[in-house]
Amino acid sequence: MSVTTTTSVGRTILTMDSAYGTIQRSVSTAPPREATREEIPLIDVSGIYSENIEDRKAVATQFRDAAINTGFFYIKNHGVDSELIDNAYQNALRFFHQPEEIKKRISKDKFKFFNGYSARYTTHGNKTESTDRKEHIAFQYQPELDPAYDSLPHPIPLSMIPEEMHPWLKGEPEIWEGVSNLPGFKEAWVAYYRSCLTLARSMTRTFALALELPENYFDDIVTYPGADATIAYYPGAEPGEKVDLSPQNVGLGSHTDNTGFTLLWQDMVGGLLVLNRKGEWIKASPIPDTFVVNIADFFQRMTNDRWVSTVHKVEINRSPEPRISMPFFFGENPSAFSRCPCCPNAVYNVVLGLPTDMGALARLQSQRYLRRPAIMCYSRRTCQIRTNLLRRGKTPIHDLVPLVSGI
Ligand SMILES: O=C(O)CCC(=O)C(=O)O
Ligand SMILES: [Fe+2]
Repeated sequence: MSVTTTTSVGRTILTMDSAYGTIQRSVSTAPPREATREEIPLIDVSGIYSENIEDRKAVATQFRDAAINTGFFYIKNHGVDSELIDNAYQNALRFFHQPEEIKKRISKDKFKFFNGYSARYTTHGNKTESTDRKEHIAFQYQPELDPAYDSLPHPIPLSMIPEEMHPWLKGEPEIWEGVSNLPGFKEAWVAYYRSCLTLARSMTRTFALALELPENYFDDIVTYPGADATIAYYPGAEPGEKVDLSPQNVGLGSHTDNTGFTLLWQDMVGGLLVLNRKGEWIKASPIPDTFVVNIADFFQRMTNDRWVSTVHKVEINRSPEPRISMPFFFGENPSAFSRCPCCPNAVYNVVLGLPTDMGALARLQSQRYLRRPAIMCYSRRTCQIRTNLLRRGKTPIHDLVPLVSGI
């Protein structure tokens, strides 16, 4: 006798804060499944280093397609040395495996600006889910670590840095004193960070090509970029621990990233989930020697929603092994006015009296004042790209995403 089991897959509403204010998504309650390579493609980016513009454009086309489809992709042959990554990873484990009181020498409470260590369950990525079962160290951009300024004296005299950047220099070098008990930690992390910065700047040129803009379109607004990075540690299940596997119990709550794009290195443990256009959770499972790249809120805004800043989260770590990930968040100079490449004359937020620069947006978000869109291009409705897409019979992305409310 055969028994047929019918499972009913329902939908639920997921709410979160983003650079667009509070947004919601209609989400399937089906368990996460593996992503297909169409949903999260694997892009060979060696062409971005080619002398031949056609090779660079070929990568750009793949970036554009991925940015429009799911907003997530893997990159391989990215040029970041694998030994250097492994060294950063090993040093990350060394740090997190120390006693709590040692880690707290660089507690975030000791710093003014989002630098330092956050203990597990002290962050809350999404208020409708559990606190995050994660620890992390955050580092803000410091020009001294930027390979572009290697030829300047270090520390770099303020007079050599453009004045509009001064309020946005949020690196706090005291963090290194707090990890001096781990010889080699700083060197390992800085080497990794510098490589990510170089890669991200190159990719910004590819993203410009992807928008059919001159390759150097963003160059002068990524000189002192929003280039902040974290090392995250998701503890493994303790022996005998009964891990609560309900979807509300998370490693990191559902969110969108708020800069331009994110480069994420992850170890082989897995746990990153991505909400696809149909509102299904799909797994961005680890692929050796790759980074995961995702489009973030500012790129979505800057492209007038043509590219999608995709909701993602990290499920609870059910393996006995801890998971390490190293996300690197990249955006334009915080002092830079956002440009809408598709309506070059658009001035963001002027009509609404809302902030026009990335830094002000970040401040608003950190103060949690953000309950309405913080970035808005006044000519969004008539945006060239939307118009072109419609003319070509393609629906703009946001008309496809199951967006319940928000923008
Ligand atoms: O750890 C991960 O895989 C994702 C981290 C992330 O999404 C974030 O820090 O914004
Ligand atoms: Fe994220």
